[in-house]
Amino acid sequence: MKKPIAESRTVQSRLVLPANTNHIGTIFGGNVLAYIDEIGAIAAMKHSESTVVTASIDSVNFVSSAKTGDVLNLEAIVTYTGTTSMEVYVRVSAHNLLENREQLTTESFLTMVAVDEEGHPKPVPKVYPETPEEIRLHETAPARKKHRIRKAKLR
Ligand SMILES: CC(=O)SCCNC(=O)CCNC(=O)[C@H](O)C(C)(C)COP(=O)(O)OP(=O)(O)OC[C@H]1O[C@@H](n2cnc3c(N)ncnc32)[C@H](O)[C@@H]1OP(=O)(O)O
Repeated sequence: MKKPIAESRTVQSRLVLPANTNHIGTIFGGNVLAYIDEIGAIAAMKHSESTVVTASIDSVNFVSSAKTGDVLNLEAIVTYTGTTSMEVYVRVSAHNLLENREQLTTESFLTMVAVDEEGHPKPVPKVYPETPEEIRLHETAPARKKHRIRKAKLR
């Protein structure tokens, strides 16, 4: 079975509240990581119609901060599938609604693995790209997967 990348597309918005921020009013990185993990899991569950676990999160660079009152917009898609694993691309931006300014906060690639009731990996449907951006992400995924596996083996 094959499914288009678009079917896994998941979008979430979250208001940055004082409880999510540090003493200078910017969001804690750990909170953003938790949001990335959650939306990544939802996109992977949509694609696989299965329970999933996070196998890895690639390095996350925060290129700009999100402040109290900003809206964090998150978007996730499954970009590539192996046998049991799915690569998920997540993009996060901070939107200042009062000034109508939106800035990229971070991008990340996660690997989610579909698992059965015993937690054993199980096969997922293949994913295919349709738009130029999806094709770029899909075609570059095998190189990222290779790099990830090599890094995991170094431990
Ligand atoms: C501790 C926590 O709570 S962390 C947060 C939640 N995450 C978890 O609990 C996951 C804990 N880890 C696990 O359950 C297992 O290690 C699993 C399910 C991820 C992998 O199980 P394994 O028995 O190693 O399975 P296996 O070696 O067959 O790998 C399964 C797939 O995962 C991929 N994979 C395994 N480890 C990694 C990794 N570190 N990074 C990227 N992909 C990985 C493999 O390449 C394979 O993909 P493919 O089937 O598409 O080729």
